[in-house]
Amino acid sequence: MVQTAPVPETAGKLARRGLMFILSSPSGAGKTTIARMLLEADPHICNSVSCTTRPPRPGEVDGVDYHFVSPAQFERMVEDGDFLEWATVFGYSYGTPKAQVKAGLKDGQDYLFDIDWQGTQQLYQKLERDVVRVFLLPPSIDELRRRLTGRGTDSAEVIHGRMERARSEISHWDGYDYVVVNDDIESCFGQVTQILHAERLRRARQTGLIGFVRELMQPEA
Ligand SMILES: Nc1ncnc2c1ncn2[C@@H]1O[C@H](COP(=O)(O)OP(=O)(O)OP(=O)(O)O)[C@@H](O)[C@H]1O
Ligand SMILES: Nc1nc2c(ncn2[C@@H]2O[C@H](COP(=O)(O)O)[C@@H](O)[C@H]2O)c(=O)[nH]1
Repeated sequence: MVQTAPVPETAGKLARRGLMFILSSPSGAGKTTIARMLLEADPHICNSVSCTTRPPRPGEVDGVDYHFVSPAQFERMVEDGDFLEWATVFGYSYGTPKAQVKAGLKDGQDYLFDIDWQGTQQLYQKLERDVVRVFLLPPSIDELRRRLTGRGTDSAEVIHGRMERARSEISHWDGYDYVVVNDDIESCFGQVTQILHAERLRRARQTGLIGFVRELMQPEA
């Protein structure tokens, strides 16, 4: 019979640093939909709730979808250095509050960010090793327009503005680690989930590995 070494106690639950999982796309390509599916399916990732000066859409809840703040409040937060990143998108201000994220990462908490390319660049400059950047593309420009219209949350003028901006947003595709086409929602969700799972396994995130490997390498008694 082959004798196997006893499995060290830490095996299977090594300490890990959390990651910052960023989803970006042109407006309407489906990042909010994929983000909601991920948050529902995976208890180990939580949403980074942004602040915005944009008014709430029907059904959006303050503190859940966004922290809805006035332009003056937003300005004060910028001055106080409360944001990890912030940007102006479609004429409104959006920003990622610093407070919870930095401490949570150390404890192995993963965070999901639904932010644009400007915010992605800022987070990457600050916390490169923690950031995973995923860009979603629509299967076609016509389908993007259909999705924005079908969502039924924006006026024709707003949709026109978002379509105008879509091409310049798509031009940032090569600033991302992964690009996924959101054609079939389940298949897109499957691919995004695979990326998240693989990124969690990166050696650099396994902070418990050093101790574990040392234990494995102890000379025979
Ligand atoms: N694969 C898909 N097939 C068909 N419809 C989709 C798909 N993915 C998302 N949708 C629909 O497209 C619309 C836009 O999706 P969503 O709101 O998730 O986009 P978004 O990228 O978050 O947009 P924004 O940046 O404006 O918030 C929604 O009505 C959503 O249900
Ligand atoms: N740089 C940041 N961009 C953000 C943030 N929160 C959202 N966004 C992006 O804004 C647009 C519009 O969003 P919508 O909800 O008004 O449709 C979209 O591209 C989001 O990804 C943020 O904190 N920082």
